[in-house]
Amino acid sequence: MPEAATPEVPGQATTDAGNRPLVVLIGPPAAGKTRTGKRVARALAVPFIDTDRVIAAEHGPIPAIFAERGEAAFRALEADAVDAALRQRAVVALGGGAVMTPSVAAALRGHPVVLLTVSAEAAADRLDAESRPLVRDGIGAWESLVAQRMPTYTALATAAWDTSSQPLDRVAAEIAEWARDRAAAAGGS
Ligand SMILES: Nc1ncnc2c1ncn2[C@@H]1O[C@H](COP(=O)(O)OP(=O)(O)OP(=O)(O)O)[C@@H](O)[C@H]1O
Ligand SMILES: O=C(O)C1=C[C@@H](O)[C@@H](O)[C@H](O)C1
Ligand SMILES: [Mg+2]
Repeated sequence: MPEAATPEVPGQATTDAGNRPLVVLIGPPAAGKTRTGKRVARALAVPFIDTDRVIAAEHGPIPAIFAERGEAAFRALEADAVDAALRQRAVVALGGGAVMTPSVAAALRGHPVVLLTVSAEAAADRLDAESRPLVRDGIGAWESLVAQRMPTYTALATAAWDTSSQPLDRVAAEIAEWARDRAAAAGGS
């Protein structure tokens, strides 16, 4: 898929073409976006931005935002965090449900979007209900969320990796190599 061109508006500063993510990770809760993303960023020597962590740092713990302000308020904060992250030369990990916000899905167009998947069996071993309010009821809730979201995840993804049985370090190394090849093919460094 071709990169989206940066529009040039006469008389206005144009966006630096380098100010965009090298990789944007999407996928279900517990797929490994945060852990893998950190390693990919380290391998590419760029900052790592996790939109869940940005929101928590600015507004407090995510479960409390859901409980006190509701999901719609969380999604609005998340859309703002994604918008800011997509202007950085970084590896960016999105929250599991971010892509279901239409403005977020639209903003991802033209970016190198990597989908991480995980089987229900592997996810069940990884789920930490306290920190994931939408999957508090366990793997059944996770499975129905993922079934609803998978068409959106796959439609937005430029590439995908399954993390169910591949070690974190190998998944991260492969994604970093993919990002390097992609940047080289596009004439970047
Ligand atoms: N390839 C892997 N193999 C084994 N365990 C993994 C792998 N990737 C991630 N994990 C483990 O799965 C758990 C969830 O990982 P992580 O928090 O990165 O998921 P996430 O996709 O960011 O989830 P969320 O959407 O809730 O933020 C962690 O305990 C992590 O160590
Ligand atoms: O799947 C989801 O909708 C969520 C996943 C997490 O990453 C957080 O963004 C939040 O708990 C919501
Ligand atoms: Mg995460």
